Parts: sequence; C-alpha cells; structure tokens
Amino acid sequence: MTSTASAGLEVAGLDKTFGDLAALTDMTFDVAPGEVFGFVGSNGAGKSTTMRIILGVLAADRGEVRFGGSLINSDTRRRIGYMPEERGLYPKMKVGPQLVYLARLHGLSGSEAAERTAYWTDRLGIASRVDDDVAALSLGNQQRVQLAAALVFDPDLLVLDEPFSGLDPVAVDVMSEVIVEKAADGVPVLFSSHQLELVQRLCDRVGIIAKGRMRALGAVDELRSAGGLRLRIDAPRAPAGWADGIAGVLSADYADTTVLRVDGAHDDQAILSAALATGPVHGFVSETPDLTELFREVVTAV
Ligand SMILES: Nc1ncnc2c1ncn2[C@@H]1O[C@H](COP(=O)(O)OP(=O)(O)OP(=O)(O)O)[C@@H](O)[C@H]1O
Repeated sequence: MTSTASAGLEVAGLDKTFGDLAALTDMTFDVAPGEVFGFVGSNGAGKSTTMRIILGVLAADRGEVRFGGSLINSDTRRRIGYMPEERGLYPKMKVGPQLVYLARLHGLSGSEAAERTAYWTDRLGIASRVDDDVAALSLGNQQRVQLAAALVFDPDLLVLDEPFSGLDPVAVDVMSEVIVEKAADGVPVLFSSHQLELVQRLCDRVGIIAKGRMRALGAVDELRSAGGLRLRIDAPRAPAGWADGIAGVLSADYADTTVLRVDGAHDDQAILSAALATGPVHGFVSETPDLTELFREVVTAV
C-alpha cells in the first residue's frame, strides 16, 4: 500500500499547559514525506506531549496539526503508526491475534491483516512467539510487537516515542532499517530518542526541545557546522594562553590538549606554526561538535 499523503506532517504553534506548567509553547515543526525527523530533548521537555497531541490522545490549548495538507482528523489519525511511550498492547492477548486485530481496526481485510502480521512478525524476529501472550515476552520482544503493531496496517505516517529504548543491538539495527525503509517509501517518520548517536545517524533533520520549546531545528550537519569549528591541538609544552590573539581564534580552552573555537577565516597553518613554536605537536585535528555536544549546549543554555 502506498502513502496517500501529498504533504507531510505539519505541527504549528502548539501550546499546552498542565495546571501552572507550560508543557509546550509554540511548538512548530514539519516532517516531509520520506523524511526521518528526530525529536530530542531532556526528560520532561515535551516530546511525548507533542506526539500525544498529534495522535489526538491529548488536545492542545492552541495551534494545529495538519497531515497531507488538511487538519488532522480521526480518519487521518487511523493511518498513523504510533508507538506510545507508555506502550499500548493487551498483555493477556496472544501476539498474532492481537496484531491481526489491530490491523483490522485500521481498516485491513482479514486476509491482508493475516498476511501483514506474518510479514512483520517474521521481519522483526518474533514469528516464533505469535501464539504467546504478550505478557510472556521479554520487554525487548514486547517492544518488537509494539513496533509490529505500528507497522502492520502500512501506515502513511509513523510517530514513534522512544522506539529504541530497551532494545538489544540486533533489534536496534532492525528498528533502524525499518525506519529508513519506511521513509524511502515516502512515509514521514517522527521519532524521539535519547540515543543521540542513532539520531545523528538516521535523521535527515532534528529538533532539539527544552522546556516545551523548540530550541534548534535543522539538518544534523547544518546544526553541527553552526555549532562552530574547533581545533584540538596536542602540544604538551605549550603554555596556557599560547593561542590568544591569533587571527581567527574565538576562544580557547587550555587543558591537557588545547581546544580552540575558530571562525571560518582562520588560518590553520598559522595556528600550527604558533603551536610548533612552543615545542612538539603530537596532534592537530579539526572538529565540529557532535549532536551530543550540541544538545548539551542547547539544553544548558535555557
Ligand atoms: N497528563 C499530565 N498531567 C500533568 N503534567 C503532565 C502530563 N503529561 C505530561 N506532563 C508534564 O509535561 C511535561 C512534558 O512531559 P513529556 O512527557 O511530554 O516529556 P518528554 O519530553 O516526553 O520526556 P521524557 O524524555 O522523560 O519521556 C513534564 O513536565 C511532565 O511532567
């Protein structure tokens, strides 16, 4: 089944308060068809609240959610594959019948539901468990069933709340593969995660949220370059302050190795010469901050 969405997911200006707590303020982003969007933020930042509003589990105080160019409604929501953070399976129901039931609830015929259940349980490595109650499975395998439940009706949009938490490395690989594959089919994929190296690897764009607001949004590489270039220099005999005043050096951290924040016009050879003038240089590496460092900067700045 192919996606019918002509435009992706648009989240515009969501506000949500719980009593005195502003859980979301003007939350705005979009996820294009075929795009993988990573939603990252500290505990309590507002990721699950945003996802619940997209799914209609919670109502926003202000703002709107569109999918395929129209305001999202109960029909379009039926086409969303959702993996809720609190998970949502029937523990006392067997894996296979449960998946068939959920697929039928999302509009598949009996034979389609059986066929898609067979496909996804096989693909996710739980085919031998279809006759077991969900509650009898390990937490990681329950999570695979939860992913199967989100995928079994060939959704037009995927919203996955911390899909990687608690998975073993093999299951992480399968989950990653599935996310990339669904996006390649044109499905917009929104997922939240605290595993930033996975987010960096899988996502076309990321949104970093803190205290209910979007604080940084863009392609990982763009955000990394905007985070500034740095030079890490291992010059053990260099005294503190050796790079102060060199053109293009914005700031310096003189610890065991020297880390210089530099601008785009810096002359790395001039900096290297200055380092060599202090004694031997064992390392001279240009770096951009990774997503984990960016995340720390964004979150500690609020
Ligand atoms: N039903 C609710 N009633 C009251 N407060 C709530 C409710 N749901 C969420 N909150 C609060 O709203 C804030 C945002 O929570 P949310 O679960 O969206 O964060 P999150 O980014 O998903 O965090 P985590 O990474 O820990 O899952 C938190 O302070 C949370 O305590």
